Order: sequence, then C-alpha cells, then structure tokens
Amino acid sequence: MKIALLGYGKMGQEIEKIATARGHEVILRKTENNNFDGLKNADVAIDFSVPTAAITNISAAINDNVPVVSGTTGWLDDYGAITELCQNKNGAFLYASNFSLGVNIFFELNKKLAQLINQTDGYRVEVEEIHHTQKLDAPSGTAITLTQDIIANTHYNNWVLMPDEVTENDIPITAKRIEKAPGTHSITYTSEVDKISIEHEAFSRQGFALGAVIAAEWLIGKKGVFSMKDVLGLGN
Ligand SMILES: NC(=O)C1=CN([C@@H]2O[C@H](COP(=O)(O)OP(=O)(O)OC[C@H]3O[C@@H](n4cnc5c(N)ncnc54)[C@H](OP(=O)(O)O)[C@@H]3O)[C@@H](O)[C@H]2O)C=CC1
Ligand SMILES: O=C(O)C1=N[C@H](C(=O)O)C[C@H](O)C1
Repeated sequence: MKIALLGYGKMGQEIEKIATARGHEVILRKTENNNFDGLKNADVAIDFSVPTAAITNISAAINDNVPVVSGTTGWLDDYGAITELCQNKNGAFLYASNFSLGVNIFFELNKKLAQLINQTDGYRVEVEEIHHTQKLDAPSGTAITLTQDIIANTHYNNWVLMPDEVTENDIPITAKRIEKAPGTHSITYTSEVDKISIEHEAFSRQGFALGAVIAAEWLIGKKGVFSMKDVLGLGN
C-alpha cells in the first residue's frame, strides 16, 4: 500500500522501517516544513505528529478521501469534531492512544482489575507514566485511556495530574520524564495491608509502530470510526 506519513519524527521514521519491511511504500513524509502534495495518491495516511498539527493532518486526509490512522496524543478535545467530519465525508478514521499489542492487552487487564477492586473496600488507586524528556503532553494519552477505563468500572469520576490536590473520587496520575524512556505505565491499588500493581514497559518504539502499520492495513476498504479493539478483536 502507498502510505502518507503525517509526522516524520521518532515514530514516523520507525513506522517507515516496519512498513517498508512489510512491502509498503511511503509516498509522503509530512513535517512542519512541507505541504500535503501527494496525499490524494495515498491508500492510507498515518498521523504521528504533534498535538497542534493532528487535527489539520487528520482533516486533510479525510477531506482527500484517504483512510487515516492517528496515534498523536494531546488533541482529544477535538475528537468529536473529527468523528463528525469522518461521518459527514463517509471516511475511515482510527485513533489509538497506544498501538502496541502489549498495551492493548494491558488495557483489558486494567478493566478487569478495576471491576474486581470495585467489589471490595479499602483500596486507593494511583497511575504512573514514565516517558522520554521530549514528550510534549502530560499525562500521556495511554494514562488517560487507563484512567477512563478505571472510571467506567469504579466510583472514581476524575483524574488529576500530580502534584495537584486529590479528593476521594480523583485518580492521581504521576508523569515522570526520563531521557530516552519509550513508555512505561503502571496502576497500583494500595490498602492498609497490601498493594496490587500491574505494569507495562515498552523496550522500544517498535511495538507502537508495528501496531500502527497493522491498523493501517486493516483500515483500507472500511468506512467509519474505529479503535484498536476493532483491529485486534479484544474486549467488548
Ligand atoms: N499511539 C501510540 O501508540 C503512540 C503515540 N505517540 C504519539 O505520537 C506523537 C509523535 O511522537 P514522536 O514521533 O515521538 O514525536 P516527534 O517529536 O519525534 O515527531 C513529531 C513530528 O511531527 C512533525 N510536525 C510538527 N508540526 C507538524 C505539522 N504541522 N504537520 C505535520 N507534522 C508536523 C514534526 O516535524 P519536524 O520534524 O519538522 O519538527 C516531527 O516530524 C506524539 O503525540 C506521541 O505522544 C508516540 C508513540 C506511540
Ligand atoms: O510520546 C510518546 O513517546 C508516547 N506516547 C503515547 C502516549 O502518550 O500514551 C504512547 C506511548 O506511551 C509513547
């Protein structure tokens, strides 16, 4: 397939390596400094850019009738507008805060653990994410997905980025920045007598990039708004 890469930084370049090895061709590498020439000729677009560019990139692909996968985080206030555009144009759009298979399994574990904890008393939850120092957004998109899934299954109703003040129904998220860390997420429930933790640690960006290419392959020929759950057949 012919791929338009919307964003050609750490992730765009990793995706190119994997896509090329799977027999695909990259026909556009969009950065801050060039335009969308050639986008119309792509079979699929993959957006890994910056929060301020994601909406323009995704809209450009939908308006050119090109299916688009996005992994950019930090722009989700506009998710509703993008899904509306996709529906109006009869396009295809897939967003995931994390494309790695391991994290998508971890999402399901997180939901199950939250449901079990919800049947007991006395545990407090906290979420931690660790990323490289170049990351623009905090908390990570993955941490937000994890807290949304905890909220859907427990009495919690909000997340708070530490060190802000936390009340009874808030989930505290701690975001740490360490040079070169590709991405680690953990969820910990602590009671008076014990602690339960689950953690996912990415060793590199390969898992994210492979998942994004698999999602792009899957999206071609489809119409609508999708998630990684549709691609992987995980969960409800
Ligand atoms: N969902 C997932 O699985 C994952 C998501 N991410 C997310 O993906 C995004 C990108 O991450 P990463 O590759 O590490 O970031 P980088 O900073 O390495 O790359 C960002 C790229 O976006 C480009 N860019 C800036 N402005 C525009 C614009 N107006 N149009 C198009 N491209 C633009 C930059 O261009 P230039 O080179 O000119 O500066 C650069 O090539 C982040 O939001 C990150 O959180 C990351 C990993 C996994
Ligand atoms: O910026 C990153 O690097 C990552 N961003 C995503 C996020 O915000 O959750 C996914 C991954 O953890 C790497």
